[in-house]
Amino acid sequence: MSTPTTTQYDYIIAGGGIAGSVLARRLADKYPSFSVLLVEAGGRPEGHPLIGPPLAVYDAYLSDIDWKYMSVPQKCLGGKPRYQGAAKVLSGGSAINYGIWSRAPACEYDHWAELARDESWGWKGLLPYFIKTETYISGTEPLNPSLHGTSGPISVVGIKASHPDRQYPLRSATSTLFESAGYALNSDVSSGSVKGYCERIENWKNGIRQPASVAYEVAKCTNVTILTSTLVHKVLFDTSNTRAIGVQTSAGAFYASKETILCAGAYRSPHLLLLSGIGPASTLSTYGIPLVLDLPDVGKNLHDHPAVPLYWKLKEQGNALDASPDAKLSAPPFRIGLPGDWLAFAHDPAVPAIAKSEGADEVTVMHLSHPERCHTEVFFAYAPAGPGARKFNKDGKTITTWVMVMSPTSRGNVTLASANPIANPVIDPNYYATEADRVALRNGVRKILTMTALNESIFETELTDHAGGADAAIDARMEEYGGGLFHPAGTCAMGKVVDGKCKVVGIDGLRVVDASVIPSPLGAHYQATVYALAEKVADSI
Ligand SMILES: Cc1cc2nc3c(=O)[nH]c(=O)nc-3n(C[C@H](O)[C@H](O)[C@H](O)COP(=O)(O)OP(=O)(O)OC[C@H]3O[C@@H](n4cnc5c(N)ncnc54)[C@H](O)[C@@H]3O)c2cc1C
Repeated sequence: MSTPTTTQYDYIIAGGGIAGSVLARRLADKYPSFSVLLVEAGGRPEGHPLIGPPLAVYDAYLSDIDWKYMSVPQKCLGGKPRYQGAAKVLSGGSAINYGIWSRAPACEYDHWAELARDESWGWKGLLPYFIKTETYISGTEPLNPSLHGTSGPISVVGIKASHPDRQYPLRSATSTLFESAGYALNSDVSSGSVKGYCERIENWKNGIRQPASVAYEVAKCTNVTILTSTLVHKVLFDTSNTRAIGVQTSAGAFYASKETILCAGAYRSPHLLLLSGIGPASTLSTYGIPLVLDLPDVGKNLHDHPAVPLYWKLKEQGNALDASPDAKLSAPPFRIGLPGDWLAFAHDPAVPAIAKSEGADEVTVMHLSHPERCHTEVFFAYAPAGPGARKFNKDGKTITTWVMVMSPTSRGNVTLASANPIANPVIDPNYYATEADRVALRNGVRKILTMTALNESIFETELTDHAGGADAAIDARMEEYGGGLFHPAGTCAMGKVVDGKCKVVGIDGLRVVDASVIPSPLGAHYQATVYALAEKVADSI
């Protein structure tokens, strides 16, 4: 932590996650004579034992670098709450995530642009920022410079190009399974068309994590002061309550002459707005928070990708991760990323039809029907992963298959538990609440069941108690193991809470820049999009 020598800055950034780190670096470079204060609730990532080697990710859950959130009881998951992973450390999600690097279909960014009423958020507008973020290592394949970057701060690489000896024993068998299930090989899933199966792209650099603040070298910027282990309590306003002038934090008040920018993530940016008096008037009055601006959509529209793991016992030893140090997958080439080869995306025509029958509006149905829209992602992890990881051993014979709904129509919300800024927000993802989500997930699981049945020489048995592909059995698996895969977004939606420049509607000098502004679900894991989003906003400030 740097020790602040003043309480006055040009820009204050609340939250030093992915978006906060990118903005701090870009603003510092763009305006060398301006000062930036970056305030982060967690500590520094450098030297932390869980931030570095990929396989340490499994131990980051509920550790000292996690906010340890639990959702409210989920009414469509047997009334049980769900763990909501979220990083509490400088660099945010980039310090604890799985390193999957993916972009959504172009049509989904174009839908975002429509909701934002700003065409620059479409695929064409975002692509230069995807490119700016990355240094793409293509190995022996030719690199397409119209899609990939060669000089960005984040190094990204596919499994095959990551190491010549990283040949997972199931690589070709799982590729055959995807083909037999009707997925065609997609040679570049970053192209704006994700349908089919493709090699997983990761952002481990030579097998080491790249936390955003480290990759963007924020600490080297002489005009950035980084204040860690400091909780932002609320935004401060001028006497007219129309302009943000800084933040109140656990270390005192700090003032921004130009802008205050919230980058606290999809759970905590709406929480900060509410604590500051911006949100639904009725909620604020319940907690006795003086109203600054009645903005009913703050905290609404929480979307996340519901997902379910299925656990499998394999016939052959050595095809999956084994805890023993001399096991096959313990060799160095297999320690440079997480065990797996492919991601597979599919369009499911049943989903828009069901969404329509449930009353989804015409525009939503039209976008769900877009032929490039993918409703499910399916992948294999050659290890026990997710909620069952502690139940099923890393014995070299246990793997996980995942199905994730990429176009959920269920929406949840984030709200206050108390006016005390130390209290965690109340999180209700409302998983699995629509039939459209249930149909997408069930159809995805049935595909997995067909694929595993197709290859009896690999799979011995499913380990979960709920066998078979009937709706009830799939729902029972979802109730026991399902939840989200840590992609919350939408709670300060662009077009409703912020405008196309991420400025909070109706307040001067205040922006929100993080996953919370993504207005509708994207068929991607979100980190690449959040990097591009922050790069794009930094360009416009
Ligand atoms: C376990 C896990 C695995 C994931 N795996 C992947 C993956 O493989 N691929 C992928 O693309 N995405 C993945 N994600 C999602 C991805 O990391 C997030 O979408 C991304 O980090 C969101 O960026 P952000 O800037 O919006 O928020 P974050 O990166 O979460 O940053 C928010 C920051 O604000 C800080 N903060 C919050 N409130 C306050 C406050 N009041 N005062 C001060 N600081 C505050 C937090 O501590 C945090 O550092 C994963 C996420 C998790 C949790």
